[in-house]
Amino acid sequence: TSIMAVEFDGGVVVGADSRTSMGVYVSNRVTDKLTRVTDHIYCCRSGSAADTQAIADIVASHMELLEVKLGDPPRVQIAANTFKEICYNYRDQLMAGIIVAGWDKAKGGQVYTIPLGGMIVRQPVAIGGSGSTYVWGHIDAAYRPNMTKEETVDFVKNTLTLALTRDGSSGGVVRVAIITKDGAERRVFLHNELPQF
Ligand SMILES: C#CCCCC(=O)N[C@@H](Cc1ccccc1)C(=O)N[C@@H](CC(C)C)B(O)O
Repeated sequence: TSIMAVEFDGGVVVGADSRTSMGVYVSNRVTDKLTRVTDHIYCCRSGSAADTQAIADIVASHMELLEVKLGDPPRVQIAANTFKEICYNYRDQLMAGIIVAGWDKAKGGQVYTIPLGGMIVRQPVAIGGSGSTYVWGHIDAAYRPNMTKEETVDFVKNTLTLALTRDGSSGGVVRVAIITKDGAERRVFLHNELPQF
């Protein structure tokens, strides 16, 4: 897997490749690793498909109940902390590297990364999954703060293309979602539409 999330003024852009593998066999070449938590909060999943699906289901249900109780959509930090509670407390039983990202009216666009082991930290840009190891230097060189929405989409698409090209556990299409106060806008870049560096 190759996953990424970037904050910009007004929201976040999340992105992922679409490969699920079982050894060298590609069991799903069109996986959707960008999973809805609320209308304004998504998570990027890496590691065990089963573990991360189960965790995301639990957190999404938890946020739905919280919105009923509070009468307001939950903040991104609350959703991210809920992911962390599960990932940390069951750290010996799970294989889940999750990036939580979204928009709320308190702090705007936010990205929280929760790597294996269950630590949590907010970062303006986060990458994860096996493919991310190949693009840390690219992130350091190419990331600029205060990018526009479209510049951020291009940054995510280009970075994930580099990662999925080099990583055998990543591939397929690049899915992105742009989350702002207006909700989530999904885009998909098919393999033949990706840049050839
Ligand atoms: C058997 C089996 C694995 C079932 C499918 C399965 O979870 N594949 C995993 C790799 C993996 C993980 C742990 C044990 C084995 C195999 C996978 O493709 N993970 C991708 C993300 C998920 C959300 C699709 B990515 O991290 O590469």
